[in-house]
Amino acid sequence: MTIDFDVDTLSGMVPLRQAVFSLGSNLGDRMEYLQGAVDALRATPGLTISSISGVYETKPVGLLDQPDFLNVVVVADSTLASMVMLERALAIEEVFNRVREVPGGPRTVDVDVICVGERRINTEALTLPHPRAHLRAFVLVPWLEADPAASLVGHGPVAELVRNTDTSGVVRRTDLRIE
Ligand SMILES: Nc1ncnc2c1ncn2[C@@H]1O[C@H](COP(=O)(O)OP(=O)(O)OP(=O)(O)O)[C@@H](O)[C@H]1O
Ligand SMILES: Nc1nc2c(c(=O)[nH]1)N=C(CO)CN2
Repeated sequence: MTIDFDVDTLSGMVPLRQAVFSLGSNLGDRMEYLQGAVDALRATPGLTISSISGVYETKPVGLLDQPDFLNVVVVADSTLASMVMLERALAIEEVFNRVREVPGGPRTVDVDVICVGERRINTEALTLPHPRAHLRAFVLVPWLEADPAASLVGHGPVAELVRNTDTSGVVRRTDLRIE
């Protein structure tokens, strides 16, 4: 018999899982916003950053008529429930005055939860893995740099996804660095 349980609803003893966050900014002092968001993730109890990608200048995906983004990916080990990670991500966006005027439009900082271990969730508030991550070179390229062995639940090795994705709009900014 297999007992299927869900660690997000199992109170108390939660295992350490790998969480992946995609951060983007295309308004104001983009590096300041990204550094601030990474610092806020680093200060999150129950979450320890294990790797941060380099900084990438990326052409906007979706709504094209907006400034270029800076994107980074943060990989962490965490005992937090997935919903708590989303709440933290949304709180960080709030702190940095993110204004949602246009869906998919410009923002000071956007913090998306890409995946939490092998967890699959499909609720109105949270979808895991992020439903568009496998299509987004601005997520996949930095993620592969941060974790060359990365794999995306349901889609396979990130290295393979990168090989099958147009990465021409994603350029490493070797002059920039998140501390
Ligand atoms: N994996 C996830 N990461 C972040 N937000 C999520 C996720 N799944 C669902 N959401 C929900 O999506 C809502 C809208 O997110 P947001 O405004 O950041 O979208 P967007 O950045 O414009 O577009 P996209 O979702 O394509 O990145 C959030 O309030 C959140 O509840
Ligand atoms: N290059 C780039 N394009 C985007 C980004 C982003 O972070 N980078 N975020 C979006 C909504 O999450 C939509 N389009």
